[in-house]
Amino acid sequence: MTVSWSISQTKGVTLRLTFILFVLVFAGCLFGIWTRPVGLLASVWPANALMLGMLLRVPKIATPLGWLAGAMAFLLADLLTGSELFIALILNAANLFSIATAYFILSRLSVDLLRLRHPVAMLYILLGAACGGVSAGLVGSLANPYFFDGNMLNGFTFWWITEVVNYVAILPIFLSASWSQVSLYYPNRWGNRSYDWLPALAVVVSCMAMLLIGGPGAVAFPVLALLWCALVYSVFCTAILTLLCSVLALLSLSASSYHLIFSGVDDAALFSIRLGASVVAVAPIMLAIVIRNRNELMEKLRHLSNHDALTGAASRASFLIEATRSVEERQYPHAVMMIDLDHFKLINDQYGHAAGDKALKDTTSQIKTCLRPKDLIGRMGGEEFAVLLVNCHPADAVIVAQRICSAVASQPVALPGGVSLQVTTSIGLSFAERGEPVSLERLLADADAALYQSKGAGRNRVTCSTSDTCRASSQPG
Ligand SMILES: Nc1nc2c(ncn2[C@@H]2O[C@H](COP(=O)(O)OP(=O)(O)OP(=O)(O)O)[C@@H](O)[C@H]2O)c(=O)[nH]1
Repeated sequence: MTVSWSISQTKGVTLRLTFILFVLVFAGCLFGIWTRPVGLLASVWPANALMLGMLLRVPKIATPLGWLAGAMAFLLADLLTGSELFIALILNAANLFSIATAYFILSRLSVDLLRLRHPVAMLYILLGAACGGVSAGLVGSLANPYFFDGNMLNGFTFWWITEVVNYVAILPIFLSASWSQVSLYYPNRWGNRSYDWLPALAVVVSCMAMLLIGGPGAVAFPVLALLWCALVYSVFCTAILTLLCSVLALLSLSASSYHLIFSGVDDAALFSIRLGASVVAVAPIMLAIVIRNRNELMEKLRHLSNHDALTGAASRASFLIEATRSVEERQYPHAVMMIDLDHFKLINDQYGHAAGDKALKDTTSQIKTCLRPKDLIGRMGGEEFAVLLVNCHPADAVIVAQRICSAVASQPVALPGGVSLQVTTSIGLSFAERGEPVSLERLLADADAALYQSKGAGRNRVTCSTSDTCRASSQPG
């Protein structure tokens, strides 16, 4: 019952995605048809790239039904906008032939390449686009003399370059889209963000220059601004800005907006400008991928250097830096806890080092469940941890410490072979309240002294540095 329900639910999702493919391709065709110059083929034709992008991102819709939905969208758009059935069939066969060729090549790439996790992915996209373009170009070379009174070579080059430009500009958006990439920036990007709107402004200014100055070099005007975007924004955002620049360049080219300096262009010049536009579109996205990878690596290294690899708690050095900052910011009242696992040497001796490691990991997790996100925990060495509870009154800190003692003691560590290990902790607490400033060193030393009182009093307990706060030591639970 549950299995058949989940199968029918999966079928429903696939059908919905197939419908989205249909709508996207249909909308892409209408955009291409409405922006194409009268009596000519469209130079901005996003439908093929939209269909290819959907099939690559959602392989489960690359079924006969998915292909049929795409084919119907192509045909319907042409027929509804007044094309003859025979011409529509031939031209859309070329579209599908091109998509199938590019899909055959690109669907063989690894997931890492298909998600643009490596800069070389853009070269594969260029290869897939070029091969898809060849398929369209072959049909174009036959169709051009027949339908448009042109010659075969022009038919081939026009169809080829149109496919390449559109695939290269649109596919990266589909392939890089993910919840983390949809954000404007790289996650955890460092540095001041106050001026991060400047690269986007530079794109707008360079696009205006492209339209106003014109000329064959105009397609390259936004390159510098796009490279700047690649340094600052995510791959997805860079791909969107690159697409907008490419579409603007192609539309203004086909509407002869370059007329100020550049008029009477011949076919060879048009081909050269379009090829230039597609190569130009690759560079910012490649750079954005390189920068994204570098930032992720830097983030990993920063995390590794600031955290203890075994338990995930802050390293001693990083805890001291962060805790000193908090204490100096006087976020009173605050409390410091020193936590030590009891008889930990015995665990290592009886069950081995791996069991000791597991006990350390599980105990850290238990401690973290009792803390708030703003509290700091650091591994000070061996089986000893320090915690800074910011904005926490002494009475509340005692409750948190007792909760940690109870949580650790009540959750045995599961070892291989069904062995469960009872672990307990001893805790020492010190406090800083408004009034006399107390240094972190002093708080740590006081908490350490209190911890050794807990050990001396029989372990598995909390002791405060000021005896009236804790009423000497207290048993958990
Ligand atoms: N498995 C494991 N053991 C560690 C690690 N770091 C330190 N130890 C061991 O922790 C043990 C600490 O033992 P002691 O300092 O004698 O403390 P204890 O046995 O917990 O005794 P009390 O603190 O008095 O309750 C030593 O045997 C260290 O080798 C680690 O990362 N993994």
